[in-house]
Amino acid sequence: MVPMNFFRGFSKSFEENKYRMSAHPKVEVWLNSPGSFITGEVPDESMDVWRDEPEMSGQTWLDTSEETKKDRDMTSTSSMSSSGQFLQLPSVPGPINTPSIASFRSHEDAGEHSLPSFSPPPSLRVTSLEEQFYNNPAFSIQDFDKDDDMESFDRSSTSETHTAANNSHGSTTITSRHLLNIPTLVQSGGPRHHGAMSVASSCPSWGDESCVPPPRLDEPAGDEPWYRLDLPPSRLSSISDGSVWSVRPYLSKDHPAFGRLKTLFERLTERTRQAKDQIIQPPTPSTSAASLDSDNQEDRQHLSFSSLTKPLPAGSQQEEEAEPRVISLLKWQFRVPQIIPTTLDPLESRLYMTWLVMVAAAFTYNAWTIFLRQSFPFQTPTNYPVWLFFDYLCDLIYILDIVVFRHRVRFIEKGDMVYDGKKTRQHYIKSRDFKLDLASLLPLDLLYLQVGLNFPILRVPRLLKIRVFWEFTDRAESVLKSANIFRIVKTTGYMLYMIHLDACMYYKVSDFQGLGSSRWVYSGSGNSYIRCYYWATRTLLSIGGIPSPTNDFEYLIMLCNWLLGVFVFAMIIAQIRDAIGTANKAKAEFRRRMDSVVTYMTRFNIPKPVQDRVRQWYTYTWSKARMLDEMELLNQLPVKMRTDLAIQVHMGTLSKVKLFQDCDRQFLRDLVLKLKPVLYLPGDVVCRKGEIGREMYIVNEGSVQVVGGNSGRTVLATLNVGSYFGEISLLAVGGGNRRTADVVSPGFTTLFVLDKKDLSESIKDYPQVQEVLKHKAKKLLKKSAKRDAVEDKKGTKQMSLVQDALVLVPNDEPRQDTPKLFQTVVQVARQKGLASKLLRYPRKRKGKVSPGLSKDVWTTTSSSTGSKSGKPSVSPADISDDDYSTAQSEDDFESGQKPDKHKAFGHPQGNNS
Ligand SMILES: Nc1ncnc2c1ncn2[C@@H]1O[C@@H]2COP(=O)(O)O[C@H]2[C@H]1O
Repeated sequence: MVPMNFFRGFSKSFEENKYRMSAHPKVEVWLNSPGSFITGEVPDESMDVWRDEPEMSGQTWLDTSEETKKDRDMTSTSSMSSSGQFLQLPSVPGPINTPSIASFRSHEDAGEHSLPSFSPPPSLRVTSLEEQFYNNPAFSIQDFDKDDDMESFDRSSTSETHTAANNSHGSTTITSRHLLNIPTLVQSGGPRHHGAMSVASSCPSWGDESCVPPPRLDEPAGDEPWYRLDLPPSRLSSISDGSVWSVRPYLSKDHPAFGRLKTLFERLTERTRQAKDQIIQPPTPSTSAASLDSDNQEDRQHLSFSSLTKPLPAGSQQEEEAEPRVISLLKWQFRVPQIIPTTLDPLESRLYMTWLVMVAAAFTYNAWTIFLRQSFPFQTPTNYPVWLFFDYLCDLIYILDIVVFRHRVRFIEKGDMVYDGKKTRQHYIKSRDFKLDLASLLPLDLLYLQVGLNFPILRVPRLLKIRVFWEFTDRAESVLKSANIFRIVKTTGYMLYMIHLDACMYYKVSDFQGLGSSRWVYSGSGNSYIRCYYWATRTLLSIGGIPSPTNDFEYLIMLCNWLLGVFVFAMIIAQIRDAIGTANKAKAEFRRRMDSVVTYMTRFNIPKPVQDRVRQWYTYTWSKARMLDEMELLNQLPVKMRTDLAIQVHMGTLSKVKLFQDCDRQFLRDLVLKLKPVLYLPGDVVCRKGEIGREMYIVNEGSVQVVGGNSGRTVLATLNVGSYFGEISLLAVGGGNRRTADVVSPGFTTLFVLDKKDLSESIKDYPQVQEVLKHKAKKLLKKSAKRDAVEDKKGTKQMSLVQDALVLVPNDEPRQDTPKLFQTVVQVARQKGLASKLLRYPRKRKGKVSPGLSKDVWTTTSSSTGSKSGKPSVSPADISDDDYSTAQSEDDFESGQKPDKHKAFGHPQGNNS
């Protein structure tokens, strides 16, 4: 018998124009995850109800009204406990988008139907809904007819045999054929005319994953107590066939498990995303360290599978984070607020770096004041408290360094960074650093009680912390932008400190001998520190002009001073020179290269315009990047690092390339190292119509113009950053591999050049990129064919004289003798005199003919040789790939040099101009 509340729920839905149920025994599908699917069958009578429904759309509305829900919950629980008839099916390992979990209820109207709607194998029964819900994320099947519990039980136990014996008569089978490992419930009832049908047979695309969209459970809007379930169309077909007659979520939004499920779902999604990212891009030590910098162990736990599966009491996450963590060190227990992560990355953590600054400051204070106060009479009873305050403040920093920070520093063990707080603690305690740190805190100053406060030298063990000071300077050098300046400051600091020590020593010796007792010692006049510092500077820097020693002791002191000065200061000054030299190294290198190119051009009489352009290239490249050869720099790094750097630098452009927008990161990583940045100067021709296409280009900076039309000078398109071109000939879309248009750079433009081999390597695994490329290429081709047709029709297509004059083709024909008249003219021109001047004048003025042009190799296509269409008279097919080239501008024409294709950064082999 079907519980009353069950009917109430559905009759309400009927009133609200939702799908309603008839009260027949049938299977009700309960969803226990977003997007479960539905199978089942109904007898004929209930089918009528479905058939009467005008719209059987792909969206099935689920009744979750409060009333119904309450009723259902009550019913569920009571029926569970009383009947205990559940079929628990195997757990579904959960791919996130897997339509996974469903709970089936079968109802039976004893009056009208006595067919056993479902017979669960006894082995799969569990005792309560709660149990099945918490124990098994899969789905369960429940006989809901509690009045017939025993009967159903009996039926179900016998139905297995029945199934085997006569499958066509109301038996239930469970198949596990589905691609998603979800056992499919197929309940075959009576003959088809009784309304029974198999879902598997009614769903043509069953098992076809590609046609199964990820299901989704939308939250109800406003007060609407319904959930919308988007079902895969393949499954919906089964609904429209009437094989399933009821769908309702097994969790309402108020159910505590709903929130939990949602959280679990979100975490799984996030975890999968992160796992995918990691697979695609294994973290470099630096990046992983960076990402984990602020993380602690708890953060990582969030990603662990166990944390995803264990139940989460409300607000537990916040509690975990806010909870103070107890650490123990040397049997002391400290409750440190969670602001300090369990472990710190020595290379990346800002907190650690800040702390290093503090420890370095404490060390510097000790290093300067201990000897100062011990030598000079600067510590007096009136300022004792001040000195002692700073002393113990520094001691406190030292203590905190040991107790809070040092033992958290991550270290590398067998190549892996250790993140485990316990391990880092053990590692620190066993290390020499720990012993030195303890020694630096040796409380010798307790002896003050015995000897008085005038012995700050008792604090000398504090200088054992120098190791941390050095760590600070190293880190600062690698982190700071102006590392050179820091290096110079550091070296100067060392020098000043040496002089400081010498000054302290000089005052002490003078005091020991008696101030002003000889010419050599400090006289006692003026500021003692300044006077002594002055003396120490002159001595150590070997400036001289200091009074001669008067006794052996003073001679000994002077000897040591000079030796110290020679060695130590020689080293320090060398360091300063290096630091300053390094700061200028790049600039010096730029000058050296530019000078050598200029020397080369002068030696080979390169025309001035070409020289100017080369200079322009050097200057512009240097001013842009402060380097000439980006590739040279990157090539020093391992591939992984190189890729990371290149991605950082070029990702901005690549992300603008629509072509690559749907591609995954790995594709871009593969691609980025293959892109060669090439600078084009104003007026440079990137590619010329008719050339063989060997590269494709992406505009990285600036813009290019696609030029064509009647005159060959009409700007057909301007391509800006992120645009690409040159794909038509590269992919041979039109059947040929020749450029279809001229592309020129109107200003300074940086293009990424991708050569044919690299492009095909990159896109071979990305059919969508190939498709887009081909599609766009075809579109452009069509456009240009249309344009050509219009122009041909008008008969206006004429070859541009300018273009004609510029296009050069190799002259394979046997060389003809120079005409005699021309030879005579040339001879006259070579001679000095008025005639030669007159002959030279126009040429010089126009600067059109280069004396270096070898007419053996190049010849221009005259207007008479040009075709009507404006193409070179020699068809592209006639021109072999290797010997064909074009002079890209008048300058090339003048220079007569075969222009190089590209002028990459650092490889200014040639210029398209
Ligand atoms: N009308 C146009 N608009 C934009 N780009 C074009 C147009 N015509 C040609 N191109 C591009 O210019 C390139 C010239 O070389 P390709 O023929 O290899 O490929 C061509 C296209 O990528």
